Amino acid sequence: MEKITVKLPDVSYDICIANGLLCQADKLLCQVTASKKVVIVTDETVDGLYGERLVMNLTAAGFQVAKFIIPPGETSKSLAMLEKLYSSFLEAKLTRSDLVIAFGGGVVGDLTGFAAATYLRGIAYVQIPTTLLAQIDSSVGGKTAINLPQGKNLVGAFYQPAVVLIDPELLRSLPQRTLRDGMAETIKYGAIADWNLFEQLVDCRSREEFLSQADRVIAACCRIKRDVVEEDEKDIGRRMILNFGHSIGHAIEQVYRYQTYTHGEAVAIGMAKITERSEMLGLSQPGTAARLREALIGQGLPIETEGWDRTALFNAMTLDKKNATDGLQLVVLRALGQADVIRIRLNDVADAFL
Ligand SMILES: NC(=O)c1ccc[n+]([C@@H]2O[C@H](COP(=O)([O-])OP(=O)(O)OC[C@H]3O[C@@H](n4cnc5c(N)ncnc54)[C@H](O)[C@@H]3O)[C@@H](O)[C@H]2O)c1
Ligand SMILES: O=C(O)C(=O)C[C@@H](O)[C@H](O)[C@H](O)COP(=O)(O)O
Ligand SMILES: [Zn+2]
Repeated sequence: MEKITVKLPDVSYDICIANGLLCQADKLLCQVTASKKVVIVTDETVDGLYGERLVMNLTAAGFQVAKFIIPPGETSKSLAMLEKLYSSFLEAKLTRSDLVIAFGGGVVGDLTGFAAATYLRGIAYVQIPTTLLAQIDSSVGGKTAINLPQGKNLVGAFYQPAVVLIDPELLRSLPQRTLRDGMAETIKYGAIADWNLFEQLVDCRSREEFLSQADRVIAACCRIKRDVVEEDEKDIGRRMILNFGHSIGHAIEQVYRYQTYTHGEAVAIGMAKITERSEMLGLSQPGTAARLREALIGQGLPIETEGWDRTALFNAMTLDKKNATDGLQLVVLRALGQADVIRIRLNDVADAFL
């Protein structure tokens, strides 16, 4: 088992990665909690595939398990679902010494993490991510959130998990589109920190080839994220590079009401667009945009939307959490593997970047 430790001023926790790890969840949970009471939060799809396996593992070890199952998809990251989740915690009589498990993709992880951060002012939670995107990105670093009707991730907290348990074998059941979403964030890591990661590990010829080395890809991405988060847990400086492609990407998700583009697809389009523009402005090394586009297309990801409503996208971008009173902070690539954050006046954003 590979163990990557995230060391922060207030907490430290391990990211554990191994094929078949789900069957050892009981032992690993016993290392982070003395309680035997847990609520598993999952979605219908993950529950159907793996719910029984996790519940059996935990009950056999003496855990008292309750389960809360949400409909799959971004619309579950809502205030209404959060309220239902709190009710399920109350029904299970969860106390501050008990445990919540986020068992699913980024939607389950973000919603459950935020519920855990706020229920009784904070209850421990564990991430057991089941999508590539969640295994390499959303389960690590403690960003938790729900969406508001006005915009993406507008209510949330920084709240770190007690442990992250990653079983890459769970990825074998992912639909190709969902696997690609994870590829988009993997390409993001390559683009901001280590282009060799993409060239050597991600640029595989087949799904099978990728899945056979998924544990190495996941570990490489988690190490990059660990380093960035350790340097800037609260997203006031360097951590913003993890938002490469997201200023435009989140705006696309919002404008299309989460119906047309997944998070990974929107981020792919956002990365392609901002890099095309930053290269035109002389901010990126020539050739950066073309190579990035090639990588995204090679993985079957989109690089543009059908139609481009600049006004709607601009309005959505004004809600970006990286905004400051005098402008927007945007992540650009100086070259492949090298990201930077630039500040740009709000009035100039649409002309320069949209
Ligand atoms: N907190 C963070 O740092 C962070 C980072 C990146 C993304 N996110 C958020 O994550 C969300 C996207 O996450 P996602 O891409 O995992 O989407 P998701 O959680 O919606 O999962 C995608 C689909 O895959 C299904 N699924 C999950 N695991 C499966 C498995 N093993 N086999 C088969 N199907 C499976 C789900 O049921 C769902 O239908 C967005 O809301 C995004 O904003 C958060
Ligand atoms: O962990 C981070 O920091 C990230 O920015 C990771 C992103 O991939 C992720 O989508 C995150 O939720 C976006 O954060 P937000 O602060 O823009 O909502
Ligand atoms: Zn993201």
